[in-house]
Amino acid sequence: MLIEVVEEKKGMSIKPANRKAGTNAGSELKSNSILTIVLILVSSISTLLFPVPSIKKMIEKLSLNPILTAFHHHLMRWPELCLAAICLFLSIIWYLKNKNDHYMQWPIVGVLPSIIKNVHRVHDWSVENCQAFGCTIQAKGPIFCRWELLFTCDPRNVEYILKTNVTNFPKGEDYLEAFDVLGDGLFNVDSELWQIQRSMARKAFASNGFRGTMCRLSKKLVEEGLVPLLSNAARESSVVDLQDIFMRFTFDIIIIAIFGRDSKSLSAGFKDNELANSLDAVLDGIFSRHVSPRIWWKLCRLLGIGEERKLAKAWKTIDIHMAHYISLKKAEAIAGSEEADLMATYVNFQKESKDFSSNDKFLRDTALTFILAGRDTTGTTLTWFFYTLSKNPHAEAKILEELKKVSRKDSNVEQNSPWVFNSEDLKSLVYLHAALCEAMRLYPSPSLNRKGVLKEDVLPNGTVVKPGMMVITSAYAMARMECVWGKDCSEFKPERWIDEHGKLSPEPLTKFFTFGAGPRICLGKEMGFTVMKAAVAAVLFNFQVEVIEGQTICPKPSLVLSMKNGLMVKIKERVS
Ligand code: HEM
Repeated sequence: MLIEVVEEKKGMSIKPANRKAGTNAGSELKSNSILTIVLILVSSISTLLFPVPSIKKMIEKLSLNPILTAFHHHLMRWPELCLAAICLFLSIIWYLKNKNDHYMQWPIVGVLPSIIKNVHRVHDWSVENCQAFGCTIQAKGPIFCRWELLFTCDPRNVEYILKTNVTNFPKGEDYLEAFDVLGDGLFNVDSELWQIQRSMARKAFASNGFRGTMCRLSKKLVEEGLVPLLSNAARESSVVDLQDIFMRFTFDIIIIAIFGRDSKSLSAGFKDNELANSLDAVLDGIFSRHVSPRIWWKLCRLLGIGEERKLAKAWKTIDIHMAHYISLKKAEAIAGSEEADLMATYVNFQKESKDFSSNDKFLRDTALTFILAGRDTTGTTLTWFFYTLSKNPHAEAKILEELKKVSRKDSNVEQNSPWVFNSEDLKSLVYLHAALCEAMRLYPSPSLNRKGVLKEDVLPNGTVVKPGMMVITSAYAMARMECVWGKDCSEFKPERWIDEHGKLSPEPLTKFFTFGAGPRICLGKEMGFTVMKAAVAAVLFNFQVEVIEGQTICPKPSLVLSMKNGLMVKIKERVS
């Protein structure tokens, strides 16, 4: 394996690196299995042979050699100890031969020890692996559990998996099992069930009523929730966690968008919200299922321990909240209410046609899927955006310039301070859009996208994938590959999204998978941009966000890319 690693390091171009990464893993697995068998054989043969007198005699004949005699003497006295020493010796040789700074495919336990060692920094570890071995890596878990993984950040492979041959890469049974809390929601289903749900959801998201409501609601929540809270923080000069604020803000938005009700988690003085906390616990539980062998998390689930215990408790709490919201929504529909939120649209579908969607379980699964899809994605993106902007004041100045141009059109700006923009006015701002895309390129939430494999297939880089494999595509790692985004890949450069005519360039979109791609591309993309632009514009125009020095900023090991320790900031009123 070491030889192969060195070769990969030399050739960082995507093509050869990837092809090798795919094939290398296969031969590594083979040599590991052989080594395992050899170890077992050595131990069994030596245990069987040493007590045999003929062998003893034979060794005695060679007693000319005092070292051998001494060795034999010890062997006869402590056979188990010697056996253990031989195994240890072989293991050390194996370790020294295969040792590398990244991931190791151990005999018997596979990649599990490397995962355990690096799980706390899983995102950056995946980048280091791809930089060392190439954009596509294969790994196997312990031999006693079905756990074969293909990790890729090669845009050609990702496009193939998400778009070109999407039918061969469904979510699959294993996905459904890991995300069981989402039931039969849109995220979890494949084939016809997915098609039916997707077309219903597309209708609901694309309806003029819902789009208009989102623009209005985004402005309202910014005006009545986010801005007053930040004004207060500025007055008190207190240090606040911006991530917590944005997560509360996006939670409130998503609950209004889905159920038409304000959960007021922003305005409730930072009180804990039971539903929001349960969603966090569910996400943690699902993540831990991705980094431990299936047999292990299933055992934990059976015994009700660890993350599984927390997940089960959170699941119950979520069900209680969902049932409450759904019953209110149904009562409103019966009373003839004409709300344009997502659940109202679904209840109306239900009135029109008596199909599978008419039961509460379907509404529960759908609503929960939308909440999980919409809250953390926008909340974490906003947090990374402001952190990135604090490191790039030139970009902040350019966005402010754009915002000032828009604000000058409105004579009320001076009188109504702080000022909140209309979502419609923000749609055409090129630099703001480019800066958000660039932040989402560097900090994509969700950072990993998981698929299964239906039939054996060959990816564009030559890697063979087989049924049963877990395929993970990583937008986070892709953003950090020089061979994909160039030498300046790690820099925040909104300019890469703008063409020579000052318009948004379509070119970067060919390697931008933050919203997925193909038929399963994110349904809430437009809604996400509306909400994020409304929040960014209001915060930047009215406040200065000063990131507190000395804090450790790093991603939390999770399926969505939140900040592990939050983002501590001081807010000041902006004086223009
Ligand atoms: C920054 C914001 C967002 C990002 C980065 C994002 C990203 C993604 C990604 C990567 C997928 C998976 C695509 C796949 O399975 O291949 C997805 C799916 C989805 N997203 Fe988003 N999302 C965002 C906001 C939202 C919002 C606000 C909603 C609204 C509820 C939403 C609803 C959905 C839904 C329903 C799906 C499932 C589509 C399907 O499986 O057919 N997303 N999103």
